[in-house]
Amino acid sequence: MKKERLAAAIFITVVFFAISITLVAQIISTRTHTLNDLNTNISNLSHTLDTYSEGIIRQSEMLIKNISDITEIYGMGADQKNNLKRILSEQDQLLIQLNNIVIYDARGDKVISLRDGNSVNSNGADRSFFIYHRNNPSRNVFIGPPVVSRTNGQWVLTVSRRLEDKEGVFNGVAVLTLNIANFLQTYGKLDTGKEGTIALTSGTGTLLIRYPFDAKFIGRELSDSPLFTVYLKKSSAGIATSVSRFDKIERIYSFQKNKRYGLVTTVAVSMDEAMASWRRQAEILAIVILFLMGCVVFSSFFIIKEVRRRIRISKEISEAKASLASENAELQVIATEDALTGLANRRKFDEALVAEVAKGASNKQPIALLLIDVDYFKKYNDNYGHIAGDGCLQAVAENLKKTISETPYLAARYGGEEFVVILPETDADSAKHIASKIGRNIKLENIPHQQSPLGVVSVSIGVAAGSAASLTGNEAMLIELADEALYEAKSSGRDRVVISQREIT
Ligand SMILES: Nc1nc2c(ncn2[C@@H]2O[C@H](COP(=O)(O)OP(=O)(O)OP(=O)(O)O)[C@@H](O)[C@H]2O)c(=O)[nH]1
Repeated sequence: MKKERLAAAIFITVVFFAISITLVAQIISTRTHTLNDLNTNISNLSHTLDTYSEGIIRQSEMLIKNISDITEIYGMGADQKNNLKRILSEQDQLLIQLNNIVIYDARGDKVISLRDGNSVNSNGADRSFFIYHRNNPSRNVFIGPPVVSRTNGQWVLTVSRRLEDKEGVFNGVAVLTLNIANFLQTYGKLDTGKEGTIALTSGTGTLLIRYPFDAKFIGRELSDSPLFTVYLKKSSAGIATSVSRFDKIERIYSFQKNKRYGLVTTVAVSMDEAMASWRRQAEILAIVILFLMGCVVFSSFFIIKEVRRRIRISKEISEAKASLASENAELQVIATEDALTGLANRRKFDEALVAEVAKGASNKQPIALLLIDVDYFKKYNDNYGHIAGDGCLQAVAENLKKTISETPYLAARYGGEEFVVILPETDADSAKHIASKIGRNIKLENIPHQQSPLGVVSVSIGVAAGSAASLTGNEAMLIELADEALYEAKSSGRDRVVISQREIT
């Protein structure tokens, strides 16, 4: 039973182990797949947005270069204002993100603009792009930090260029402003989840645009973030994770640095949100697997219980069988044994006589029979009592058993104080010899018998013998002849052996 329990425990452990490994492998594999898909998606998005931003800035660059070239060629005097205004108006429809185009003179005074608005302050000398160009001789366009437009109060990005006179002296700034709202509208159409963000940062780390929009984040310096201090130093594009300094949410983000303008586009999704479906899947998988494991344990418990029950029943059945077999054997003995003497009983004798006669007949052998009767037994009973009489019969039977113990002869109690012995393959002479030995041995037992002339218990024996073949089907004849011989032994004085002289035919 211990072995079965151990085997069941090993089986359950192996199943548990195999299922657990499969579960963990499956969960890790689906997590890797989810992350890979996510990485691909956000990388594609940041790449697309980078191309989108580059396109707008490139168009803006071309526009502002054209306008600044025209301004430098024709000047910005009063006679040119109308021409310049007309040229600016023609550019209006070229770029949907376009907010305004303004030309400032060397003092920062607005000379002309595409849209005038309601602004009182028409001087832009304090603007960062103006200061940059005044102090910097480069003729490249400058993408400045976001500012609030003085024309319409909108958040805008500035793309500007330095103006010079023929001697190369600073002569003002041509600036083009782009609506941040327009970028936000495009960003908003992309699905980055409830906590996702999209941002555009200058090459030096100034936050230009962030979706979802919050004015307090615009213009913030991110040059000290890991994106600028670590990742962008290694590669211009990639995937990273970080906890946002703005809202403390952990996000996975892809970044893409524009090769032409250095602008950095990032697309970030919340880790929690991105992995939610994987987590739900993993939880369901874990619950299903745990349920199945529970079923295995539960069913194993019942299987073990059932196996134990069956083993117990089969043990009980074999015990019952063994006990029945031993009872049967006892019954067999009881059915064939004489209770007082332990010799074969009359029934057994009858069966054995028929069987031995048949055997002797087939072997063409003789067979003999002894009929033994205790002498003066009534007197013994009368003198010593019935119980002592029983004891005397037991003693005679024991003596008889001992005498024929080494032989194939069968002794039985024929009834009362009479015994019978079957002697297979024995002729009359040999039978007489055995009978004499039996009589002698019983006398030598010296069982006191005051009422017998000998003073001890003796027996008379009648012997009959003949061809077994002649007795087949007439076995009783052998008994009859032995009985006659016994009668003669009794009547001729007892304590003797008499052989029947009648021929068996
Ligand atoms: N104690 C005891 N006595 C038995 C048993 N069976 C028979 N007897 C007695 O055996 C006696 C047989 O007596 P009888 O047939 O007259 O013969 P006997 O006294 O032996 O005389 P002979 O055979 O002529 O020598 C009877 O008294 C029976 O009651 C038994 O199992 N136990």
